[in-house]
Amino acid sequence: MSLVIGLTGGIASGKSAVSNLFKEMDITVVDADIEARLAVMKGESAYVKILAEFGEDILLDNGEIDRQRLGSIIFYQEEKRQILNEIVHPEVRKRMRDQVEQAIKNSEEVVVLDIPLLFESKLTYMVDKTLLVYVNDETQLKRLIERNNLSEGDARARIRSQMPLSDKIKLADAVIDNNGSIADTKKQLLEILEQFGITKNNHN
Ligand SMILES: CC(C)(COP(=O)(O)OP(=O)(O)OC[C@H]1O[C@@H](n2cnc3c(N)ncnc32)[C@H](O)[C@@H]1O)[C@@H](O)C(=O)NCCC(=O)NCCS
Ligand SMILES: Nc1ncnc2c1ncn2[C@@H]1O[C@H](COP(=O)(O)OP(=O)(O)OP(=O)(O)O)[C@@H](O)[C@H]1O
Repeated sequence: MSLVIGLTGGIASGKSAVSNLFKEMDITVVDADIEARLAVMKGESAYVKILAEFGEDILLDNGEIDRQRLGSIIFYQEEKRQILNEIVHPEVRKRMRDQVEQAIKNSEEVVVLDIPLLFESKLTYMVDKTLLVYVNDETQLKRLIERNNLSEGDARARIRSQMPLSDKIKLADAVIDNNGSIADTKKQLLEILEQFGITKNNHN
């Protein structure tokens, strides 16, 4: 039986950095952000629903969704965020479930689901273990501003759209402190995999 690990954190806390470490070990990672992106491509059912709800103003010239514009609405208005979540999340769950089934069929020892909103959306039933990537408030804000080139206000609005990392710590089976270097993070990840009883021998 495969072990399904739910990898979570906050925006810009370092989930992709940890995902990359899993991928280096040849462990399958299913990324909810990527699935959410695919689910809203032109012509998909979620695309049609988003258009009906938010109007043509949120489209780019090529007919695809203007993600920046949609973000500027939903990260500032909770009720709009709820509406978008209700459209997109069921599609994302379906896509992730299919990929987990495939990994199980392939007898993979471990499969990782990278889900930013694992706790907020109560998706822990989909995984066996939860792993949180934690950073302090200051590091999170700084890395988010730098990575996405955001104003401090926009970065804070995104962070406020999620459960605080200090609350997520209490819910997770294991926590990686990603305030330090990637090497520090890798060391912690290897210890956690051992705790989880994962026997993959390519941890170098
Ligand atoms: C609002 C959208 C268009 C902004 O797109 P953009 O390319 O700027 O950001 P991206 O999708 O890469 O998300 C970046 C991060 O924002 C955070 N985030 C995204 N959506 C949400 C949300 N609904 N609530 C809280 N945080 C969110 C996550 O930490 C995510 O990792 C997009 O995030 C979206 O469609 N969100 C709804 C779907 C969703 O909840 N995705 C998150 C995982 S399922
Ligand atoms: N240990 C680290 N040291 C220095 N920079 C880091 C470290 N971990 C991540 N970063 C940087 O911080 C930023 C956020 O990391 P990453 O993209 O992995 O976060 P994320 O949790 O996947 O974010 P999101 O959910 O918003 O996509 C990136 O620019 C990344 O290069």
